Amino acid sequence: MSILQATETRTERDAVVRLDSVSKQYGSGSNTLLALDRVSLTVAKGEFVCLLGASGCGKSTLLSLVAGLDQISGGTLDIGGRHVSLMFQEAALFPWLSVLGNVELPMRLRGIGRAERRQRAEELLEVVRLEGFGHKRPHELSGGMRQRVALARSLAQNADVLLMDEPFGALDAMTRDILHDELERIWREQELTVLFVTHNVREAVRLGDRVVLLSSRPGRVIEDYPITHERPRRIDSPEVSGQAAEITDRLRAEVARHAS
Ligand SMILES: Nc1ncnc2c1ncn2[C@@H]1O[C@H](COP(=O)(O)OP(=O)(O)OP(=O)(O)O)[C@@H](O)[C@H]1O
Repeated sequence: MSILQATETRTERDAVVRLDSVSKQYGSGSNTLLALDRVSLTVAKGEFVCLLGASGCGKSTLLSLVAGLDQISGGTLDIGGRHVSLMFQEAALFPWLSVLGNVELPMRLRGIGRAERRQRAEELLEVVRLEGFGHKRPHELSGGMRQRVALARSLAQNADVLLMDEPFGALDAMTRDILHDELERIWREQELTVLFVTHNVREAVRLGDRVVLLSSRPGRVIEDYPITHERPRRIDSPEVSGQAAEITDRLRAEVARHAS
């Protein structure tokens, strides 16, 4: 059995997210827009999968379908009743709540008692290295710190799958680099399953077990790259740069094909 076949078999067996020929169409009649075209994708338990593609190819659409925020138009999507949490480029914290209040919110909504949720929120602030900041308000924090709070709030949902839509896209390179290290550590320690959308090819190769490349609209899976370089990876290492260059060439060819 080849390595690729072995990987596919494992992915199928441990799948927590399975899309089979999923299409998504917006609008109707002459206003119809096909955003996703028969996308098949499986994410195994504990896997970190990055989604890459040209602007408008349907990456966010795919996440919102997996999150159950929108309906598929065709195919099948199966997450086996698992819980997902979604994190965006903007931390979207409630400004009138403290950091602790923001992290506690998902637990409050689930009816978890005050003492238990406070204890858990404090633990999560340690996980994202924000201990001591619990009583600050979001506006008192840097952008990177706000994303750490958003990550703690996502973890507070006890979700089986973390969906991340360009979570570090608005941060400077140094802060992003540090958050890559933190996310990788948390992913390992908490045995998370992550589906991560980005425009940044190096970021995808830095973080992913696999990088899935979507075509220009309508989005279809055109490549699924296994990333096997040893972790932790550095975003500026020759291995990451080399594979990112290969994927960038493929992406460029796809964008050019679409434009011509
Ligand atoms: N609610 C909606 N109604 C109509 N069209 C939509 C809707 N949401 C997205 N689209 C369209 O679907 C296509 C895919 O959009 P989507 O935001 O998923 O792409 P994306 O790959 O995430 O883009 P970007 O990389 O620029 O964030 C786009 O052409 C977009 O205009």
